[in-house]
Amino acid sequence: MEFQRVTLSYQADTGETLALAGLGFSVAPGQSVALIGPSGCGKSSALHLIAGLVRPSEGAVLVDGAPVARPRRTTALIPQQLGLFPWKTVLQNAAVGLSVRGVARREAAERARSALAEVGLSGFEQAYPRQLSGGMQQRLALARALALDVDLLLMDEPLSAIDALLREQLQEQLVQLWRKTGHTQVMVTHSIEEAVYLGQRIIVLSGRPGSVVADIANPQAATQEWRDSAAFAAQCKQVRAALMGCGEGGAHD
Ligand SMILES: Nc1ncnc2c1ncn2[C@@H]1O[C@H](COP(=O)(O)OP(=O)(O)OP(=O)(O)O)[C@@H](O)[C@H]1O
Repeated sequence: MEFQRVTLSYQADTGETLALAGLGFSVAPGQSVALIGPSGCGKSSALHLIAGLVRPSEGAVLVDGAPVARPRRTTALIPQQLGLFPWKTVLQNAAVGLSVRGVARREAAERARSALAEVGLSGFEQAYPRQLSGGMQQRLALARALALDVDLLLMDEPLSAIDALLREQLQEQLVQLWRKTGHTQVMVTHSIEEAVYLGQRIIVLSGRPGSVVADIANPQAATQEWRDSAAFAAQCKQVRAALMGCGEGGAHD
């Protein structure tokens, strides 16, 4: 996955907004990358570009060496608001992406059931999203993505609405799933700790228009020992310093 000097500007009645300017970085197959930066710097826009939901104004976004012209079958995006349908059951929600991709109903239901089991939601198939806790809803959104058997998983602040302890458990679960499936993942987060725990690389964007201000190698990511080590705290400090440098005074964690 690669951004080549990507500029993105949105045209609206109120005028033009330059969201990204000259964004450039690449992600190797199977890598887990965290994207962090000040609010409004274009992080979600970057995910939407990779997902093929918007096109760059200038430059190119490549996946598997080819420009992304439309949504790929094997890319999944978990959006900030999760995108669950309140009128559909948990099972139907988990199968939505498969139905859209034309998978037969019975196979879709089977794959959705197995993805729900992966995230610990077996037994809730016939419930509705409103009957689930925030953390369970996040896991449902993850199951929907996993059911697609993707090679590229994009997550836009997937654990933002979750309390600290559960958040750590879900981070753990994300790590296990990532290790098991071997997909490439790009995750937007506002949490420095989350970025340092999950991202083998942490890409820090400048304030709007977003461009890369730091690309921090974090090879020990995604292990429990890492979270508890002194080096982890030092790495958080480095990311915080990079964020402060780009005007993110209200850094989290
Ligand atoms: N569809 C759109 N039309 C017009 N402007 C948009 C659109 N989507 C995003 N923007 C603008 O582009 C800029 C970047 O938005 P984006 O949501 O990508 O930032 P972000 O870094 O994800 O923000 P946050 O961290 O607050 O979620 C913002 O100024 C936003 O108002």
